[in-house]
Amino acid sequence: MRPLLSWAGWRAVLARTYSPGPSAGYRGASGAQGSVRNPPVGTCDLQGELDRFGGISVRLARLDALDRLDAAAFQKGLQAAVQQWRSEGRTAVWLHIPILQSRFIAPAASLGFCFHHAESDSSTLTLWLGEGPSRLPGYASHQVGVAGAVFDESTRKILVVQDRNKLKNMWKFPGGLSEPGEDIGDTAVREVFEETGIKSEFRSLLSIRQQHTNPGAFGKSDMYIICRLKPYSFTINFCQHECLRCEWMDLNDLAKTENTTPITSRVARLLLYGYREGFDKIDLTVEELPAVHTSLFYKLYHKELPDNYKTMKGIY
Ligand SMILES: [Mg+2]
Repeated sequence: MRPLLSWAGWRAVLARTYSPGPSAGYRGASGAQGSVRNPPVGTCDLQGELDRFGGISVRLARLDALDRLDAAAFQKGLQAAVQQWRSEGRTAVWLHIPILQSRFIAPAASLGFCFHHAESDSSTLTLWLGEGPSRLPGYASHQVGVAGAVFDESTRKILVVQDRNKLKNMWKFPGGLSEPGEDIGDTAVREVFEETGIKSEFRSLLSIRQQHTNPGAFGKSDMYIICRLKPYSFTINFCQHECLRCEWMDLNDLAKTENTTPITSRVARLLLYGYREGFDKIDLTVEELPAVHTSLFYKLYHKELPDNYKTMKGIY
């Protein structure tokens, strides 16, 4: 099929769009956009955004005219654009390619672009244009798993499961992988409910394990966090797909049994210590604080801080 945009047209549009002058269709880091007015018939309205590090982001999803552009024409256009960005002193190019335009990945790769990351419906490629080795940040380095140590203080029982798909059946706390945008405590409560049918609420964070080259982490590192939860339902209805067994076990028995993983054993002993000496000895509690540079909030976990230290009133 004939490309919608000829090489000459493509080149003209690139030159116009990426020229840094105020009249060019250039979108600055502040979000201000000098958009191209009335693009000539047969050209696409190509927009790049400049970030605060001097890099350019190009989102192919916004370029309707690319629908009928072939890979070879795209490669030529991209090559010319890269040359221009280099001459303008840009530090990097971020190329966002929707999955249905994946035919543009190979041409970009042949110009030196590499994958930065991919999500379900798009991939992002980068090309470092600055001096020396690339200073672009990598993508996610860890997956995050969260388990709930659901402890009933009135009976001294703790909720434990055995995984179904394991070669060796050992007692452990129910848990699973955190979903994007999910608070740690919410993951623990959700996973406990999905795997055991027990309803609970978040109390504190007890431990963090970091493990590299975990076989289930798609080549990433694994961060495994165990939370202390308080149950408010007690009838077990466990997930047959994931669990082989599920029961309320005396905390002393879990702390002493050999049929468990080292991390479960250690946290059972930590809980026993907290149960006897006070949970303030082991708990990292959570508080929400405002971020300085955005209007967002975040969760901060640490050992309980006395109020007078929080306010610094009367502290010298
Ligand atoms: Mg699980």
